[in-house]
Amino acid sequence: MNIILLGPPGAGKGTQAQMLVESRDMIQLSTGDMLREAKASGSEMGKVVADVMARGDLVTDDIVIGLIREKLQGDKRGGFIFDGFPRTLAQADALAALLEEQGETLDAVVEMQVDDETLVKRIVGRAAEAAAAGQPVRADDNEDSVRHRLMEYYKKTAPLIGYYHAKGQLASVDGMGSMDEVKAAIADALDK
Ligand SMILES: Nc1ncnc2c1ncn2[C@@H]1O[C@H](COP(=O)(O)OP(=O)(O)O)[C@@H](O)[C@H]1O
Repeated sequence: MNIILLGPPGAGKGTQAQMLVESRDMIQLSTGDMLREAKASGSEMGKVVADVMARGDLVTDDIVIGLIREKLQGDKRGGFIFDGFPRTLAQADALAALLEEQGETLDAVVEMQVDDETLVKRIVGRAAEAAAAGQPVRADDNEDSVRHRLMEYYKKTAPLIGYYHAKGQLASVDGMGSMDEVKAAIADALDK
């Protein structure tokens, strides 16, 4: 089974993806994690994306599509969880083409719904906790960048909700509950 976790920054996509990795042996493909790895490695691409990410802007479609393309080859285990990808309609079309090339299908798109102010509080709060514990803080987890990421989400990514709804692939879940409640809601949606 191959699925997309769709939702605004701070919705809990990464947390739920990890739970699906454990419960269903799926493979998490987070473009955000891949880009942060590229940045940490000091590669040319990492240098190009660093400022873009810190501002909360989207990286170009070509870069993220290239990252995903590389990961779709090889062992597919329990299937892929696309986390933070696609984020634009062009990325959605590219994903459809890449899956088709691999003889794979997209089985569900799970949209996680969370209030805006809760998102901002979660991310800014998480950054403050990390800082207090002496842990590294993401360069884009300050309030300005978070609000900008949210705006980018509404402008460029939220249109995918209508797109997948029209294709009959969308399942929306309430992302405001506890981790386990959200996990159960996603399991319900996937088992339908
Ligand atoms: N699919 C994508 N397309 C364009 N940019 C992306 C994509 N995925 C990640 N990014 C970049 O990485 C940043 C962090 O993404 P991510 O880790 O998914 O965090 P969040 O969902 O909390 O905003 C984004 O703000 C953007 O700059």
